Amino acid sequence: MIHVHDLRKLYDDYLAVDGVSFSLHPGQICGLVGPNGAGKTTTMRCLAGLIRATAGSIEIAGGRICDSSTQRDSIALKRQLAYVPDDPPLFDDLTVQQHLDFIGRIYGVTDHLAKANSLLSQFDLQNKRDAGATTLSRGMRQKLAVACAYLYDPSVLLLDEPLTGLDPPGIRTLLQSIRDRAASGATIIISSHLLAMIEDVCTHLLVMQNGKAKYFGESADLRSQFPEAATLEAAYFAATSDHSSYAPLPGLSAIDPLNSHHQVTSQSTGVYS
Ligand SMILES: Nc1ncnc2c1ncn2[C@@H]1O[C@H](COP(=O)(O)OP(=O)(O)OP(=O)(O)O)[C@@H](O)[C@H]1O
Repeated sequence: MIHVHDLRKLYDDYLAVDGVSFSLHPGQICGLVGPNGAGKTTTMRCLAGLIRATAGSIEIAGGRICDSSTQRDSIALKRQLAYVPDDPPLFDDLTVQQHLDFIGRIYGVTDHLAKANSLLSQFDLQNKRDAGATTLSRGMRQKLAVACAYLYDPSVLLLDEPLTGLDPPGIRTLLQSIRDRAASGATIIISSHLLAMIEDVCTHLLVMQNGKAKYFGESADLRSQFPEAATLEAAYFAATSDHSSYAPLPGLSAIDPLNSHHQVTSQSTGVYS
């Protein structure tokens, strides 16, 4: 569902993402973690097609998210993914209900009103139905953005710091909804600094540092590499410590999905402008 091979992103002469590769399949939930400036948002934005990768390939739902040969992004492909940034850009002039109506219409969601009602109820936004976006709290904005993303049932969800600003019931609802979406076949990447919060929900982890993938694999395997680490947070500190005895294999990690699950062919490796 998501295959990323040797992704690189240069901002001028600064290499923000440096040769990141990983693959995820339907039903998998990947926690994207790493220190500030590690390259998490840049990676997400490349996957979402919002910024052009400098090199490497990104395949989502069987198609390339960007194709350097045509310089065109596939609209059909983008219908299959949703990216929710950490500070969701809502429309100032629209109410909560109007956001959902708008998304429902442009994505051609059948029965979008009923779905919108259900999402408003799920995220406890019913009493804000007629509120303008500018009057919403930080957490409400986050919930509305997630509801808009869920409305068209994308098969790939990219959630950048989605827990920021949510209250404890909101966090619980969101994490359960992520589990439910994955159980229905979605592939989900969730970036977060709240390791204890995402620990139970993630099947996989991508640990980034200085633009590189320090680890990619099943969550349980990261813990098993650091048996002395009682929590995911402790394993994270061990994996990102300069003194860590953990040495990532060339190009990737001990659990290399490109070798164990899906071989990316040289044909699928493109270089973007
Ligand atoms: N538009 C840009 N132009 C130049 N440099 C950028 C730009 N966007 C990000 N960077 C740099 O790229 C690096 C990675 O940034 P990115 O936002 O991807 O990190 P992050 O892992 O998401 O960090 P955080 O956890 O703080 O959100 C940082 O050094 C940042 O300063």
